[in-house]
Amino acid sequence: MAGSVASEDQKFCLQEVLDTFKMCLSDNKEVYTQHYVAGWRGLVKFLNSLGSVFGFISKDAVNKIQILVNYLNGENGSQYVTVQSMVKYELENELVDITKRGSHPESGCRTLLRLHRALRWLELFLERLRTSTEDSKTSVMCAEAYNEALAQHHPWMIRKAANMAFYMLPGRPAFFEVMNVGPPEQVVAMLGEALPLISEVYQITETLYAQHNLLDLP
Ligand SMILES: CCCCCCCCCCCCC/C=C/[C@@H](O)[C@H](COP(=O)(O)O)NC(=O)CCCCCCCCCCCCCCC
Repeated sequence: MAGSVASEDQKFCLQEVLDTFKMCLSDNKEVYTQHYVAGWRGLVKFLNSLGSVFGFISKDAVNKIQILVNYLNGENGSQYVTVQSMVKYELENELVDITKRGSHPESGCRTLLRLHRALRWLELFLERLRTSTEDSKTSVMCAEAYNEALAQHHPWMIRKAANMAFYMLPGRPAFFEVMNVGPPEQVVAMLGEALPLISEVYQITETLYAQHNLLDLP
């Protein structure tokens, strides 16, 4: 039946997605844009499998992913291979709106910054999941991580909508099920391995952006 084919398509393992973040780091600790974007693609797929109430979130993520993919595939794609080279290229060529939105409203730098902030949310949420107990609520863990990492960057309407969507998250057992990693102990072990890598990618990007004063790009 068509329905079962669709669900077969959607079935995937979160471990594979988190593994993509492993591939993000080059030997000299630069962040590969292509793998970073691929990691987000996988996460969006996961989010979509949780239901259409999260559509407004995945739509924004897809939009930002697409902006970066377009740069990667564009005529200056070689400048976008790593986040480091992107920052250098866009700054040197004045392709970034620094204080207010102007002629470069969709620079790679400001676009990636949005995903970068969301990566901090992911790190905090996954850490809460990892250390949670059977009766912990995914909606609470998600909201706490959101309030700590992202809320301050969002207008009131988005905060409101996000917090409403969090209530629709499946409970911890069902959530672990969708992750498709195995029994809870295995999920916890997998998160324990994935988190340091996500955290490293986050820290490297954070330091880079801080060095160039890019953490508040409009
Ligand atoms: C599992 C539950 C998923 C909850 C997702 C938590 C993040 C909530 C973000 C809410 C964003 C709402 C949409 C709009 C955002 C934009 O305004 C805003 C600012 O952009 P702008 O300056 O261009 O306007 N955009 C953003 O901050 C980027 C948001 C990107 C969110 C990507 C979320 C992907 C979530 C992947 C979930 C994977 C969970 C895996 C857990 C095992």
